[in-house]
Formats: sequence, C-alpha cells, structure tokens
Amino acid sequence: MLVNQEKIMADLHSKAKINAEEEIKARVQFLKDYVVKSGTNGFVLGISGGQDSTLAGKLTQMAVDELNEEQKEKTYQFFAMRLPYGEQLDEEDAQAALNFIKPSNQLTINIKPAVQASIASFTKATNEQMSLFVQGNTKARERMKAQYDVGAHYGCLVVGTDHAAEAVTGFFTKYGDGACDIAPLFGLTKRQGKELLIHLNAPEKLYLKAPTADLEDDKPGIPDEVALGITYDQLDDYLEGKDVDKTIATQIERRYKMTEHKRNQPVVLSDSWWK
Ligand SMILES: Nc1ncnc2c1ncn2[C@@H]1O[C@H](COP(=O)(O)OP(=O)(O)OC[C@H]2O[C@@H]([n+]3cccc(C(=O)O)c3)[C@H](O)[C@@H]2O)[C@@H](O)[C@H]1O
Ligand SMILES: Nc1ncnc2c1ncn2[C@@H]1O[C@H](COP(=O)(O)OP(=O)(O)OP(=O)(O)O)[C@@H](O)[C@H]1O
Ligand SMILES: [Mg+2]
Repeated sequence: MLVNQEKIMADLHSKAKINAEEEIKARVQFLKDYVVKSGTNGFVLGISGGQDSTLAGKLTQMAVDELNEEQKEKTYQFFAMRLPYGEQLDEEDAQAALNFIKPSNQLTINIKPAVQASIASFTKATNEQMSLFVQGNTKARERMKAQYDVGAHYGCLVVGTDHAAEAVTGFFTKYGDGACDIAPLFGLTKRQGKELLIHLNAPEKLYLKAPTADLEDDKPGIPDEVALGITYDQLDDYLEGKDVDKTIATQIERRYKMTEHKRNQPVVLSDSWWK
C-alpha cells in the first residue's frame, strides 16, 4: 500500500481549514439525524477530563437538548460516564468537563475491580505476568465494556472520540476506545478540536492541558506526544496539508501503514487493503 499526505488526508477526511461554527452545527445535526434514524434513545460516552471527550460530550448534549426542544414524543438522553481506574489524578478536570457539558444523566463505574480480576485470571491461566502496557489496553477495553453495558440497558448509542490526529497513528486501543457506534469528531485535527471548544466557551484548562491516554501504571499521565515521539502540531500540520519535515512525514506514514488494521473491519478473504 502506497501512502502519501494527500491520500491520508482523503482517507481521514481531514481539512486544511475549518469554520468552527459550521463544524459544530454539522456535527450536532449528524448526531441528531443518526439517533432519530436508529430509533434509539440517546447516547453514552466516557468523560475523562481530557479534550476529546469534553468536545464530543458537549456536542452530544447539544444534540440531545435540541431534539428534546424540537419534539415531545420522546425524551432523548445522554449518559455521561465517569470511568476512573481507582482514584483519578485529574478528577478535578473530569468534574470541570461535566460541569461544562451538563449532561442529562451521569453515572460512575470504577473499572479497577474488573480490570484487576481480568489480570488475575490471565495470570492464573498462563502463569505469566501481564505487562503494564497490555494492562493499559485492558483498562481501555473495560471502559468500552462498561459503556456498552449502559448503552444496551438504556437503548443508547456509544459515542467515540476518534479524530484524524489519533486515527493517523492508530493511537487508540483496538476495540477499546476505538470501539463505538458513532464518531462525531471524525476528520478533525487536534487543534481544530481545540478551536471548536474555544468557540463553545469551554474552560481553558480542558483544552490547554497535555493530552494523555493515562493507561500505564508506571507512567501516570504520560503525555501522548512523549509516548508517540511525534507532536500534535506535527500531526496536525501533516493532516492540514502543510509542509512538514521529511523525517516526520516518513515517521507518520510508517505508523499509518502499521496501524491500517485498526482502521478497518477484521480482515476477510475478499480484502486487499493489507497486500
Ligand atoms: N497486522 C495486524 N492485523 C490485524 N490485527 C493486528 C495486526 N497487528 C496487531 N493486530 C492486533 O491488534 C492488537 C494490538 O492493538 P491494540 O490492542 O490496540 O494495542 P497497541 O496498538 O499495541 O497499543 C495501543 C496504543 O494506543 C495507545 N492508546 C490507547 C488507548 C487510548 C489512547 C489515547 O490516546 O487516549 C492511546 C496506547 O497507549 C498504546 O500505545 C494485537 O494484540 C492484535 O490482536
Ligand atoms: N478516566 C476515564 N473516564 C471516562 N472515560 C475515559 C477515561 N479515560 C478515557 N476515557 C474515554 O476514552 C477516550 C479516549 O481517551 P483520550 O485520552 O484519547 O481522550 P480524552 O482524554 O478525552 O482527550 P485527550 O486526548 O486530550 O486526553 C476518552 O475520550 C473517553 O471517552
Ligand atoms: Mg485522555
């Protein structure tokens, strides 16, 4: 598979420039149209206190509020979920995000007991220790499971926070935070997401803080940029069609190719994207 900046931009639907107001309107309308068409009752999303879930959560609540104002046949709901692993270091930010979003419903599930039970079962079965890296992905998959439990119970769709700057490097857990029913941020770069939050008057600290997956026990709050070895500015420049250093472009394209399987359905006999 040959890739270059133009092809990646086309695959991920990233744009050189956006109009924040138009993007917000279109993405809220998309959430409204899809939930109505699906016949479901609303949405579920984990709110971490980071930039992406603050933005996706706000757009989701805006969609629910508009639908409930426009029609009275049913009341659509948004279940904003806190999913800490024990105690969360930046819990204050998560509360600030909830305060900004003002979701119609809030639920908390501490994922630590379930994650620890999984790790203990793994060790019992294999006699091996699960690495802290794999444990991190287990946390993300446990969060996915908790959101699908709530979604299935209340007849709601699970919202995802994937966007172009995350998709391009495959920096998400396959079937963890990568799993969802609807992804309203698709196509945006990280700085464009920031632009939308500024337009929505979000608290500054929620979009100025360093993005983190915060999954590995031995690296609490490690910035994504350190884990990746590429900055969001570099990823965003590439995705917005700007000139980037050749070494960086090659690095991005290598990661893009390596993680192609994460942006596709499970590979089947008739597929050719992997050849
Ligand atoms: N070529 C291939 N074709 C089909 N499937 C392939 C494959 N290679 C691996 N796989 C499968 O994929 C699995 C590996 O994928 P995966 O489990 O995702 O694991 P992996 O990609 O190794 O790790 C996930 C990365 O995303 C980061 N992350 C996760 C969650 C959230 C965030 C965030 O920014 O918030 C970041 C995390 O820190 C880590 O660096 C393998 O175990 C295997 O099952
Ligand atoms: N502690 C948590 N509580 C609830 N949801 C979480 C938690 N950690 C991660 N998630 C979910 O997993 C998604 C992926 O995490 P990710 O770190 O990419 O996004 P973020 O934390 O919202 O933003 P940022 O990239 O700026 O840190 C989040 O958007 C959120 O839906
Ligand atoms: Mg985060």
